[in-house]
Amino acid sequence: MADLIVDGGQPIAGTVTPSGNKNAVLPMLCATLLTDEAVTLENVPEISDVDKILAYFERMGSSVTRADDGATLTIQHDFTAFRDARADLPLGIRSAVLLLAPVMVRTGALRFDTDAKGCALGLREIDPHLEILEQFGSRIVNNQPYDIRLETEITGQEIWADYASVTATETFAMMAATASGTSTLMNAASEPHVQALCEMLLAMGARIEGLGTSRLEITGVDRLSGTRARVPDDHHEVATFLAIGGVTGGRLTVNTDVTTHMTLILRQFAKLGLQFETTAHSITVTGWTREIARPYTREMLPKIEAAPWPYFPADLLPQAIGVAVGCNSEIMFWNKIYEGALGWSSELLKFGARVHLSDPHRLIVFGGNSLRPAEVEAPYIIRVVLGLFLAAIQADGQSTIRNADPIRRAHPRFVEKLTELGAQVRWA
Ligand SMILES: CC(=O)N[C@H]1[C@@H](OP(=O)(O)OP(=O)(O)OC[C@H]2O[C@@H](n3ccc(=O)[nH]c3=O)[C@H](O)[C@@H]2O)O[C@H](CO)[C@@H](O)[C@@H]1O
Ligand SMILES: C=C(OP(=O)(O)O)C(=O)O
Repeated sequence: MADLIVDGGQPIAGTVTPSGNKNAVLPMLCATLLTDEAVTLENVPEISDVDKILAYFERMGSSVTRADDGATLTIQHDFTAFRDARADLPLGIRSAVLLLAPVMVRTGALRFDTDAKGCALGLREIDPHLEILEQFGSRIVNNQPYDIRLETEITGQEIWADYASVTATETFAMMAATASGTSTLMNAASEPHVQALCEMLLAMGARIEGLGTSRLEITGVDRLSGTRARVPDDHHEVATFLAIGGVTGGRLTVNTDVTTHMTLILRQFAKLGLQFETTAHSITVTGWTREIARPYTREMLPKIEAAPWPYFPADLLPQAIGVAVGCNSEIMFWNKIYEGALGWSSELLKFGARVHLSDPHRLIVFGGNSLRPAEVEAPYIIRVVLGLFLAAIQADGQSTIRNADPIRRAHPRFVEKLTELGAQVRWA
């Protein structure tokens, strides 16, 4: 595990281009298994989660070529190996669950005994995923390790999920794309990454209606073709760079193709006093008042709530908290998704911040404290490293964030990019 050494108190300014969205590229990579033809993906981030999926493909005899720009990959699978071999799915990444559907579609059988848990945010269920496989005709023959067999032809299903799960919706889309007949999913997730997968499937010839809504209707086609698709920029990274610029007093511009996804996100950061200017292809943070916007309902605590899209994303809550510790008054953060995503907040006390964890889902940040540098311990949660970084970069002097490696799972060249923008930050 590596630590981040951060010298805070310097403005971070300039122009930056974000990386491709990890949570989009992973299902898009897995969906390449649904076609015999080559698929080319652009704007692929160089992150460890992608490396793990590609290593799995290579173990299965697939061809993976990377263009000179490093960000364009062409993938073509040789399904003989998938039928004969039983290579283990990649370990330690949530997106291992995204291989279940395409491997099942391809081979009719799969065995998995893997840690598909990802970030330590609470329980990372596999039930919704296995239920979808079951509804499409699979039977769980054994569960230590899971041995799952397809017992019938894959036919259209009507499913109403318990909740809008990102990866379970992606599993549904990959099962339904070539099923015979029409499938519907109620309570579908609609995050930008779910939309990106559906757009890629459409480009491969799938028939999908309701993209971006909570009801997906997919009519199966006989075969999907190859395609060329662009991984959208990471809206989490866009917001993170803007927040870093804002809290350090730097005028920072992010050039991006996802401005249309940023409306609510910017509105929530604006509640924390950050000021923005937006064009069709860029967002600039122009200032930070440190003032929390007061609700018209005077007896109410100001709040930012995270929930499934189109709410403010749970994966941006730590960054918003990292901004709020430098604000002048109090605000509540409410994570409606995860029950274990706020325990790290006690680390903020080491910076001199005052926070109160009301229950596993709700945190109150009391502003008005001047922050001091600190040595803090990051949990295994990608975006919490960024939240701690946002506190560290505000404090004059040197802070250390221990075990900061999880950011390598989603944010390539993070330290290099910040250094180019004037930050004093390094790995140790
Ligand atoms: C690889 C990938 O894409 N990972 C993302 C994906 O994970 P993932 O697909 O695992 O997340 P889910 O959408 O399934 O939600 C995570 C957990 O939250 C709970 N839950 C969620 C929604 C809800 O309405 N009720 C509820 O209880 C469940 O316990 C669930 O297991 O979506 C999460 C939620 O946006 C993000 O944090 C992850 O970065
Ligand atoms: C929680 C995250 O990822 P994962 O679901 O892959 O652990 C994340 O991307 O912030």
